[in-house]
Amino acid sequence: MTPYPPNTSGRLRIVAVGFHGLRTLLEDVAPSYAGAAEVAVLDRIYDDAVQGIADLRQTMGVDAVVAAGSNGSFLRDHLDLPVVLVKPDGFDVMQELARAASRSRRIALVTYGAVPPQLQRFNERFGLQIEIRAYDGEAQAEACVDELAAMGIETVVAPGLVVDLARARGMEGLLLYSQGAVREAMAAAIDIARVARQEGARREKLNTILAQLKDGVVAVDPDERIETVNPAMEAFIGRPAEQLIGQRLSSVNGELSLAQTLRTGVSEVEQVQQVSGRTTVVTRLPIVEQGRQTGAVLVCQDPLVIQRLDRSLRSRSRPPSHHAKYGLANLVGESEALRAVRRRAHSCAQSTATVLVVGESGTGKELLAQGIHNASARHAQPFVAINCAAFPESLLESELFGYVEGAFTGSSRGGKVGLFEAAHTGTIFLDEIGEMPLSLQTRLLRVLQEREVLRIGATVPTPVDLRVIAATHRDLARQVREGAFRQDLYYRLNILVVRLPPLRERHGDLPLLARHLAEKIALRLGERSLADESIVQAVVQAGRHYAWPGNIRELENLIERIMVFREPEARGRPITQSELRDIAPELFMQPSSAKGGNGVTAEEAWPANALQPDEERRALLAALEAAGGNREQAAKRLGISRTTLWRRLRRQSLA
Ligand SMILES: Nc1ncnc2c1ncn2[C@@H]1O[C@H](COP(=O)(O)OP(=O)(O)OP(=O)(O)O)[C@@H](O)[C@H]1O
Repeated sequence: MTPYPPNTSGRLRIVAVGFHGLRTLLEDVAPSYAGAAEVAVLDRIYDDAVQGIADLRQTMGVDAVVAAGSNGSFLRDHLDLPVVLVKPDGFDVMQELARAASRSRRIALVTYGAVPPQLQRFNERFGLQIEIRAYDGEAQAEACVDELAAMGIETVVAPGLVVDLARARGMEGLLLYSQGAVREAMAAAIDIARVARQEGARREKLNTILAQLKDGVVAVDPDERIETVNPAMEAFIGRPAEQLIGQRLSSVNGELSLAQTLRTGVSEVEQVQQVSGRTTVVTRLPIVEQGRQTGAVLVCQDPLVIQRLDRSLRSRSRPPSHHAKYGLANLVGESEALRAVRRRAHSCAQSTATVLVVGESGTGKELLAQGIHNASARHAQPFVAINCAAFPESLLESELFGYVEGAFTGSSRGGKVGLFEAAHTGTIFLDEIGEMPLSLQTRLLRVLQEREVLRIGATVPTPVDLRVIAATHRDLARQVREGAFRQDLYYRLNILVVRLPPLRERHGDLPLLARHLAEKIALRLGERSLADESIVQAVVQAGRHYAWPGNIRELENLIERIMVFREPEARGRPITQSELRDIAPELFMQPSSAKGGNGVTAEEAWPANALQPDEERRALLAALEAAGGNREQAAKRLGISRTTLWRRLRRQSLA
């Protein structure tokens, strides 16, 4: 059906449709309504009438239609306008029958639709010799008139169509409708038009308001067919209103469906939801008029505006450093194992599912996580990393979840934004997830399932939109079996798994890595000449038979140690074997038992596991002292990561 502009201004306009007898009647009556409405009389039938009304709608606008009989029913079915039918009342019928009886003896009464039973009874009760017939279409009307003619009927009282047919066959035709019936229909049409106008004006006002909103709004009828849609929602759906009005919302976009709201009548306010791959806040409300549910409305807050607001609110308390420095291209290595890792990482970047990175310490798990984040659609959003092994339980909880003001003694004023919230719209990297205490695993599971965070001390959760990348050097499945890791959390994390091979499984990458790291360290130390190719060659040569328990971090530390510890006068000359042996004796030791596996990392097994507890304690204290209490330096001295240092300090009750 062609959409027409709503008729909201000027006088009310009524089209009265009728031909011959009815037309004359309509024309007689129309002028008396001139004060209330402009009435156009249209002498057309069926499709012709529909077309005529369509033309009038384009030129002058039409509020309501008056018609009668089969033509009226046809128009009701084919127009999206109110159509008021002229209905003969009992008095009309009697009056016309009396008129007919005064002219001839053989009379017939033909009605549109079924014969009213009371008419039939009236005819029988008073012994009137009136033939009563009904028709509901043009063909039937012709057949009926033919039959009456054959029966010798002289006068036919009927609607306009039959009156014309009767007259064409030489019978007398009297129109069934009286002026009274036409007036009644006209008055009803004017009333309906007035209400429709008010309704239209209200709707127009509402649409003007809706058009100003940045939020998308769509309202549906009880059948979930779209009745109203504002420009923001048109843009969100990506289709103009003309294509949407009348469509079922669920079939336009299933994610916006209001079917459940219509079914249950329950409101859902400000739900964070993915719609067409975008995170948005959606409110669904039933529309209730005078206690009756007449539809439902969906408000979809402009995700960009929300995000901007949200980000500016959250970023006030967010340290500015949450970003990922490295891309997947920084993951150096051309071994087949590493290429496969890069391929997998690219696939992970395309998805928003949780990623689990498994690998020994120092194999580049964080580097990979940063790479996935930077290759994903979230690359412009924060990347927040936290090492779950590096904090005692209570501290880890407040770091991750944040707290509200006054949540506990000593909590800061204004509360604290946790890292989950700080990572909102971006990625959170949970390193050493296997070390997370069970109580926090439960809370993390809730975050993953509900996508909302409950700050410590808070009662209302905060919705978050996060991509989680977790990493571990542990065998999580084994931890699950041992009861140290929640099984349900394990399944939630174990969706996209990327395993980083240890360096000893890809010795072929040593030259590329050593060269890359030498350049990186030299740059950091501010002396490019330190990136001596002879150091690279020597390390590669000696490192081929070495197990590299600390993996790439160990390689990096070792190269830095060589660069820093070489005697100044030796620099500029190729490094000798004895120099290397002095500075990096481990490269020349017999292959140790440190092959990793058994769920214990190579790094953990070496070298401290070879030490007695008191020896380990002494070594830790000595390293800390030599490093002036600087844990990073101390870890480097020991050739272990800061996390491992932390773990061991805790084991020795030194932290
Ligand atoms: N393939 C690689 N190419 C270049 N540098 C790498 C690569 N893998 C790791 N590195 C470097 O090695 C160091 C350790 O990497 P990273 O911190 O990502 O390891 P990790 O597995 O997360 O360690 P941990 O489990 O101890 O936290 C970093 O300086 C990183 O830049």
